[in-house]
Amino acid sequence: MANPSGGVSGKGPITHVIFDMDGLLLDTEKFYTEVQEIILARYNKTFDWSLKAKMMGKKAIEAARVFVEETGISDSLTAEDFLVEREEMLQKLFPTSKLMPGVSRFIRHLHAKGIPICVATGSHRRHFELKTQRHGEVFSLMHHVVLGDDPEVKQGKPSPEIFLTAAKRFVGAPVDPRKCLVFEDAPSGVLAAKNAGMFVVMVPDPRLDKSFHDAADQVLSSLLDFSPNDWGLPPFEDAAA
Ligand SMILES: O=P(O)(O)OC[C@H](O)CO
Ligand SMILES: [Mg+2]
Repeated sequence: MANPSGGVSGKGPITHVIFDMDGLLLDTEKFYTEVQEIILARYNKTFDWSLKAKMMGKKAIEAARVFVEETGISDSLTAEDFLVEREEMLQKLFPTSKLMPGVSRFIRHLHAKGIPICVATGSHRRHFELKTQRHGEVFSLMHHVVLGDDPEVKQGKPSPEIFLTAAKRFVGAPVDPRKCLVFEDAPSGVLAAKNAGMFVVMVPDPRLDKSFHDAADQVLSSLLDFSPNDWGLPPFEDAAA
């Protein structure tokens, strides 16, 4: 519930914002789904959202292990070979990535108001470059980006490591985790933020089981529905606010 003094249920106010990337800033989750459906079809199996929920947000090799083990194909395809096999398809798709609704307006707003913002993504450097090549302007407003292959990030989400590393790299760190707001689409990412002691707004794909919403502090259908005032952040000044 929104609290006019800043924060949902009296929590906040928030001073720093951390964004997930895939499925939150960029519409890239659909590419992973498409490629994984193609690979599984070869084994006469179908890719569903319960498996998707276990993979999304994780580092590539961690998600790959889930994929081959949960589908029972690990005797025929190793996690490493799965990554090699999907790579060619992903490399063609990633440069076509689009921003999710409301991203450009929200990032520009926070940056203009001087709220420190950053990205914490399970994606590794090479994929990050492909996905963001058409979105340099928006991503240049981030104070920093923490990637899945960062040497300080040993374990992927739901480990809190990536968000704690992200918070540590803001100017004036350490930042109190209770003043950090994370935006996430994935169950593993929501848990990682909570494990880091941060607040988390979940913007899930509507196909994700609703039980995964429970761990989040707020759930939105779209970033367009976000009200900065709920968290003690500066309100939008344009007419769409
Ligand atoms: O959702 P992200 O940005 O942490 O990315 C994780 C994987 O690359 C895709 O699920
Ligand atoms: Mg994500």
